Amino acid sequence: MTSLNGLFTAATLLSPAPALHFDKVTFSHQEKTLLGPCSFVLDGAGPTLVMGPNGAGKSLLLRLAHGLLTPTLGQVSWSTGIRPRQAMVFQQPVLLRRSAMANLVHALAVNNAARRTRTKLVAEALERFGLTARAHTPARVLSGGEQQRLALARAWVLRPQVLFLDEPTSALDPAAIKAVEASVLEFHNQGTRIVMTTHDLHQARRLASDVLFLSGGQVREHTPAQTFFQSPASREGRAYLSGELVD
Ligand SMILES: Nc1ncnc2c1ncn2[C@@H]1O[C@H](COP(=O)(O)OP(=O)(O)OP(=O)(O)O)[C@@H](O)[C@H]1O
Repeated sequence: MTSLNGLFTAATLLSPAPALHFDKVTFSHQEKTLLGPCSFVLDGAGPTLVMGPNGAGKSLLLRLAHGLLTPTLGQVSWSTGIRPRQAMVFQQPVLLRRSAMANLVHALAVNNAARRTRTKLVAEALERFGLTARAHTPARVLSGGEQQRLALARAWVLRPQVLFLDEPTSALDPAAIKAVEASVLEFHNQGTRIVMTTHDLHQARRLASDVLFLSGGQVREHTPAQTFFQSPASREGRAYLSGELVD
């Protein structure tokens, strides 16, 4: 992974986000193939929304892309040849038993950010994500929406080139969903590659530039969002959008 120091002073990311390549990636468990083989390249501007029915393999795909799982076969790679700075936000935020502020400081410390810049970055992120008044509150006492904002703030301080989000709003109310979507677009506008799963078709229409549609552990299509929602290329995509059961 590339070094973090130096970037912490930059307000924006200057270089384009690297492209993600899946080359015949398969993930199996106990001799059962759960995903793949799948091949695709995410090299557009994004955001990319990964969609598909329950059990399609969306979370597996994100975990493989983020490096939390290793492919059984095939290769996950990046156009730069090195793993970019990347972060992942989950449906249920995974936060440390510390204050909101300490969670952010910790993220910077483990990523070797210079000590002198940490305070400024943390204060800026707390402010940006509307958490200044909650800075000293234990993270696990925060509401669901606040916890998700903290998870996004933690990603923000790391200035990720790529951000994976796995159903980040499925447990949130409409106001919290709106806040998360605004943050996702802010990451995108700063040059971060966004790869996100959702079951919310309205949300996907609001955010997606392109859609990677999966069913039965296979990528059925990777199409511009407008194409996907107006005339999906795959039979499975058409069935999904019309509310039919898809394997
Ligand atoms: N670590 C794992 N070990 C074994 N099986 C797994 C593992 N992770 C996921 N699976 C199985 O792989 C399949 C795909 O799971 P995945 O979580 O990727 O689906 P999904 O598309 O994200 O579904 P949902 O929309 O319900 O979250 C499921 O059958 C799941 O039970």
